[in-house]
Parts: sequence; C-alpha cells; structure tokens
Amino acid sequence: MAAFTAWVEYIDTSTVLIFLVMLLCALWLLSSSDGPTNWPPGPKPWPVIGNADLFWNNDQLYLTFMELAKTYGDVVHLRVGPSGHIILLSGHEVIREAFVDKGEYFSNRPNTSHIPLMKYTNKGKGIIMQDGEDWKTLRRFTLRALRDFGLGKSSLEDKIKDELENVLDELDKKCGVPYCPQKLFYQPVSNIICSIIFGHRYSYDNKEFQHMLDAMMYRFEHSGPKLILGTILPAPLALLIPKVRKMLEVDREIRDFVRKRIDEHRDTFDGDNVRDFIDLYLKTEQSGEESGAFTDANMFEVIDDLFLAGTDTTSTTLLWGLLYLILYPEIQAKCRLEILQAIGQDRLPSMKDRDELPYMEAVILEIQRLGSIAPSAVPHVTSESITFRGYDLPKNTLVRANLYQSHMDPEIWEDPVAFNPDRWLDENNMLKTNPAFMPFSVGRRMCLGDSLAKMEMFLFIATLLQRFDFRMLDAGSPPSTEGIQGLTRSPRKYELIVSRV
Ligand code: HEM
Repeated sequence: MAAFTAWVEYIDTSTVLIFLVMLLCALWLLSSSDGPTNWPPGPKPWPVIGNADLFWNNDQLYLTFMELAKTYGDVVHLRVGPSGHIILLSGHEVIREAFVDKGEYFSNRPNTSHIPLMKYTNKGKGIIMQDGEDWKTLRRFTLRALRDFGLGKSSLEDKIKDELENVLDELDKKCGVPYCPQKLFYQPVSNIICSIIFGHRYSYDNKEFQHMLDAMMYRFEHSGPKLILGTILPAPLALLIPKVRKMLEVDREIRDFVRKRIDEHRDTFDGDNVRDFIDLYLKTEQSGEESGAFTDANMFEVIDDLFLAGTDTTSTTLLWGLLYLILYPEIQAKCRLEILQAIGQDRLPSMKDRDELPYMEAVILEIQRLGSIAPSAVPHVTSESITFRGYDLPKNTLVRANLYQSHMDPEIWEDPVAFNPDRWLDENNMLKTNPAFMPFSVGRRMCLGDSLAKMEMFLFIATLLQRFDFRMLDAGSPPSTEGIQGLTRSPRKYELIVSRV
C-alpha cells in the first residue's frame, strides 16, 4: 500500500495527460482497424467516440435518421464508441429484405451483458431481449396465452369497455376547462394488460399503482438516445450521472410491483383454476412438459416485457390521436358523423362495428403513421456474418429499422406531413394497404401485441368521439406535432377543451 501511495504521489498532471493521449490513440487505432473494409456509407466518425455525437442528448433522433437516409442511402453505417457499429436500414423493401426474407440472419437482439447498466436491469431473459430456443418458446406461449385470455373473445372487449367507462367519467369531470390529456390513457391501457396478466385491475385512487405508473412514464420518457452515455460508460462512471441513478430507481419500483404480484400468485396458486397469464405460466412451469424456458427469471422478464410494451405504446398512440383530431376538427367531425350514423349513442361501439366504420379505421391508420411511436423499432443484431446489398456485415452488428422514414417517405406518401385519412380509402370506400406502413415492424420479431393494440385503439377512439368533442385551446396557436424520442416517440405536452356531444 505504501508503495502504491508513493507511486501515486509521483504521478504529475503531465504524466496523466500523456497517458490519456496514449489511451485515446490506442482506442482510435482500435476503432479504425476493426471490421470489414466495405462497411456501407455513413458520416465520418470522430476519433474514439465515432458518431456518438449524433445520439448525444438528441430527442429527435428520428429526424437525424431521416436525414442520414437522405444523404447516404438505404443502408447506412454508424460507429458508436471505439468499436460499436450500427447499420441503419431505410425503405420498406430494404427492411423487409432484412427482417423477412433474411430474417434468419437479422432477428437476434443485442447481447446486453457488455452494457454495464443492463446488469442491473434485464439480463437477456423474457421475450424482447432474448434469442434462441427460449425466445421462440416464450413468444409462442405468450401469443397463445394472449389469445386464450381474451383476444378474439368478447371477455377482453368487455374489460376494455369497463376501462372506457372510467375514461368517460374522467372526461366528464374535465368538460369546459383547459385539460392536459397526458395521463388520460396510461391507467386504463395499463389496467387492460393488468387484467390479462395479473387477473386484476386497479382503481384510479390506488396509490401504489399510481406511483408505479409515474415510474413507468418516467422510464419511457427519459430512456432512448438521452441515455446513450449511461450505456457506453462503465457502470461506476455511469452511476455518477443523476439521470442514470433515477432510471435505475424507477426501474426498481416497476420491478418491485411486478414481483409482488408474482409472489401473491404463488401463494394462492391452484392448478385447477387458472385465473390469468401468471397462473398459466406457473402451471406450465410446474408441469415440466415444456422446455427449460419456463424458469422464474424468464417469467419475471416476460411479465415485465408485456407490462411495459403493452402500456406506453398504445397510450402514446392514443395521445397522438387526440392531438391530430384537435388539429383537424373537420376530420374529427366526419369521423363522429360516421360513428353516430352507424351506431348512434345508445350503446358503446364494439368490435363488430368495424366494418361499418371504414373512415374511422383510416383515421387510426393515419394516426399510427404520423405518430410512429417506435420510429426505429427495437434494436436487432445479425446472428451470423452476412453479405447484405453488397456490404459485409459481421456477426453481432447492431441493426436499426428506420420505420419513421418509411412512414414519411415523400416517394411513397403524397404530402407525408398532412393528416389525411382519405389516403387509406379507395373509390369504393374500402381500406387500402401500403407495404411501407409497418408500425409494428415486420418479420420474426414483429410486435406480438398488435391485435390487442388495434382492438384498444379502435374501441377507445370510437367511444371517445361518440361521446365527446375535442377542441384546441386557441386555434391561433396550435400545439406542435413535433415528437420527443425517449423509448417511444411521444407528442409534446398539449392542452385541449373537451365537451359532451
Ligand atoms: C400501438 C401499439 C404498439 C406498437 C406501435 C408496437 C410496436 C412494436 C415494435 C415496433 C416492436 C419491435 C419489433 C422489432 O423489433 O422489429 C414491438 C415489439 C414487441 N411488442 Fe409491441 N407495439 C405495440 C403494442 C404492444 C402491446 C399492447 C404489447 C403487449 C401485449 C406489445 C408487446 C411487444 C413485445 C413482447 C415485443 C417484442 C417481440 C419480440 O422481441 O419477439 N406491444 N412492438
């Protein structure tokens, strides 16, 4: 120890500087010598940090990605840190070629074990961040369970309608005064997932649930590009950043909430009376019939995945929906007229009404296109070295799909920034499809909650428009449609005036 202290005392500032310069040079050499020589084109990287400056504190990364596609083409190479590589894929044909035609090579998730902060959170278990046989088994099981616990059955529709009653009550209280709908959808959408997973919904005054929802909102809002440093720095350094510490704290709160529900289920489990998703998992785990995927660690992460992926995505889309409907009152009025003519006001809209409401369906598609809440999907990595469009991509190269660009490409969409549901209808008022539209992504990793999300969006928007009128506070200064990119892309806070129809 004495020798170490003496050595430390001997070091002066210039020694430290020389050491740092040598370290930077070594990292620079490392960064310029790795990987193939025919990476796709991309912006010139800085020494050591590469193109990390593009991500730094950038809450509009989707616009940066759009510009990169415009400048460098459909396949772009970015470097992050001394040895990280990102391939950005743009244009629906390129994305489909990778994720669908060559899905075998492009459907893994990044191994997060080298990201220091991830060891405190998801450890490559569950569905979203897992690969291989366990991922396949759990994804199949979850899709089946979602179907069994309601999709396609009226029971789930009834649950959604119950939640909607609460939303209608909430809106009734807000009539006539400026109202910010930021939190309007979070609780009901989360409750729908809760009723599938936990077999339980929470009342609007349940403090524990409210607290957990606030934590979830924070997590989605403050993750993504804003936390890039937290994922690059070694854990002890990253933990010096207050935002990173806060993120771990909120993550723990959400996990504690989920853990408590699992413990309650274990205490009351009865294999002959499967109440919900957790019971079904416990039963499968105990039967030992399925593969070794059904471990406790996987159960926790699968539930956490569904809970997080199933709440923010749909509620943020609905928030975009209200925003566009107040910005385009004539479209709101046309949609309401269709609903009132087809259903009236004596009963709530139901999934059976879908065929009668093509304009309403077109409105939802347009909300999803412009909202683009997952602007670059979830990161994929290559599972093998592969030559793609003439470029050699090594195994484990990170791949992002530029979904926002696909939804805003002027070559595909006429006047892409305009909210125009008519673009989705043909001359017979029938819905049209467009291959560039992929809000749930495509291929093996495509969202597994798309059916639930579509059901929620339809019932929520149809019911709200049937009962309420939404207006801008001041038509002279309309709210912004600029998105903020955290884990999802959400609208800036806005207020509106709501009144009964
Ligand atoms: C409007 C609502 C939603 C949108 C726009 C959306 C979008 C997406 C996207 C873009 C992905 C990434 C696909 C990829 O990596 O290529 C994804 C994955 C996923 N989503 Fe959704 N999602 C929504 C709602 C939901 C809901 C309600 C659930 C749960 C019930 C859910 C569960 C998941 C899961 C588990 C994955 C990971 C799939 C895997 O890795 O195999 N999502 N979603």
